[in-house]
Amino acid sequence: MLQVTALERRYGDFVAVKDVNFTINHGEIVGLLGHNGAGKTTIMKMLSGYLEPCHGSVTIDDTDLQNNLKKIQKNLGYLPENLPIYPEMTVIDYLDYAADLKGIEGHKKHIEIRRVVVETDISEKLTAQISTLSRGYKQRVGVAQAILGNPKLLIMDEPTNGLDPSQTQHMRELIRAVSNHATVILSTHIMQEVEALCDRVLIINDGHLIVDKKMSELKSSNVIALKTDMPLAQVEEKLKAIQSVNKIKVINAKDAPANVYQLTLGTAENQEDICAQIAKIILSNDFNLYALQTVQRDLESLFRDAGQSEIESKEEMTNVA
Ligand SMILES: Nc1ncnc2c1ncn2[C@@H]1O[C@H](COP(=O)(O)OP(=O)(O)OP(=O)(O)O)[C@@H](O)[C@H]1O
Repeated sequence: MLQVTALERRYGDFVAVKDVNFTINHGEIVGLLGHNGAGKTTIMKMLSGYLEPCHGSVTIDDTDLQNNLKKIQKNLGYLPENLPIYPEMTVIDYLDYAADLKGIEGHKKHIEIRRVVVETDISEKLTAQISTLSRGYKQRVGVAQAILGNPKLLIMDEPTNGLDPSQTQHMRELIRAVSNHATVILSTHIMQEVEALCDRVLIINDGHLIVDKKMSELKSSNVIALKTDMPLAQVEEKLKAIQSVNKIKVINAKDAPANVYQLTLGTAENQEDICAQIAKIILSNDFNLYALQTVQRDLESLFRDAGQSEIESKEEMTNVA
């Protein structure tokens, strides 16, 4: 649905975004992640047509964005990082104006404004001047204008910025509901947000796209954690029979007689079969098996290491240990 090809943006001589390519299908919720200054906002501005790329293209349903800006922006919702909300306007006037900009008219305009006011829970502030609103309420007004007209593509820069926990939860539900009829791209620094919402993650580093993976792929690792009283020498000898086990490391030997071992596999596939084979070997040799589990990557550390040449697998072995 959304296709980004060789996208590039310079600010003077500085290259903020370089050769970014990805495709996003209808109904996906995609998280755009990266450290401060990585280029996320620049990409989002180009996706929403507010900033022209120096090179490359954005097409939505095979229609070029730059050449059909007005038409596409009617079906696009954008929550920018710094809301361009007019401080002197009241909330209701601002939503009315935003609806006009999207070409929503007449009876439909009233219905739409009512809908977004309810969905973002801002009815009690409708007549308040925007300059008097708290950060969280301003954010909700920004989200309300973004979802006006049921856009097919919703782009949100830090959507839960400034919201309290219950509003954050509410916003997540809202984003999920929107994704039933739209593609959603959101940038965030909050990993729980990514875990709770995203089907896929794009990680940007120094203007380059360095990771484009489904959540499930991103979290899966080729590591199994094993807790047993079988000593290391025997574990090494007996598990040789399983070809996929490449490396065995003792993680925690303090809990004697049980050790926690980290088994690195040559592949991230068939882990359940490999676990079954390991269990059989331990038990058939009359040792105790206290724990055996595949280890998921920890998103926080993945994100932290995003600038490294190779993203290391930092596993959470603590549960087993
Ligand atoms: N108008 C501008 N003029 C010059 N440089 C800019 C401009 N806007 C952004 N940049 C630079 O481009 C780079 C990418 O900025 P961008 O705002 O896209 O990053 P970001 O990933 O959204 O960061 P953050 O998480 O801090 O919001 C940064 O180095 C920034 O300083």
